Amino acid sequence: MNLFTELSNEPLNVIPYDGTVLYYGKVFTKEQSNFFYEYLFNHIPWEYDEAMIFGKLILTKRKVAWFGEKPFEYTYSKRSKYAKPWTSELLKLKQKCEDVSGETYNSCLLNLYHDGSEGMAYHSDGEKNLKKHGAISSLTFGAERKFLFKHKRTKEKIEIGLENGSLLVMKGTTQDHWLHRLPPTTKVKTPRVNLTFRTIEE
Ligand SMILES: O=C(O)CCC(=O)C(=O)O
Ligand SMILES: [Fe+2]
Repeated sequence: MNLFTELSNEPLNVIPYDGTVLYYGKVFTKEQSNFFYEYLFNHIPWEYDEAMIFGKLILTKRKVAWFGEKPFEYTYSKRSKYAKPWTSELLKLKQKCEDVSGETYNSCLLNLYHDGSEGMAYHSDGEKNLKKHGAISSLTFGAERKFLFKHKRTKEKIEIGLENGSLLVMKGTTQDHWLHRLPPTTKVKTPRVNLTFRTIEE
């Protein structure tokens, strides 16, 4: 990254074809990032997520929470959860994502990874009630982690680092062609909070 892009916060398209992934880098100051990290870590009602593995219901190590402007249903492993109403802090974060990305969002999935042993396997965000080709804004607070994209056909991989207070936007046909993953790592010993602002269609 050259000095100009660093100072102007110009988004860089992370993937070379078949979609758009814009990494804006840090969009919050260190003080703001610390404030939101503390708030999210301590005040979000985190719950273990459930996953069905070979017909067995297990709890993930990672914790999750689900918020939205309406009690949207979130189904995972055939269990339903309903979005909790926005808090004022989450609304501020949503506003920031909307201002920077020029898109709107009506819900947010939050993930808490306690340390590098927790991650997320390759997937694309294609839930049925998610707006098709809608933008997803992803914020990171806390530990910096690596993030990987893998093209479904060519298998090309792209790796980036998600910094504390940074914003990543996935949009267009990205989810049709690319998987993404948060790889586990022994190097990270501290928590990371991730928020993905999304648009649910009823
Ligand atoms: O933690 C992350 O950065 C990614 C989370 C993610 O991909 C998801 O919640 O769908
Ligand atoms: Fe995802």
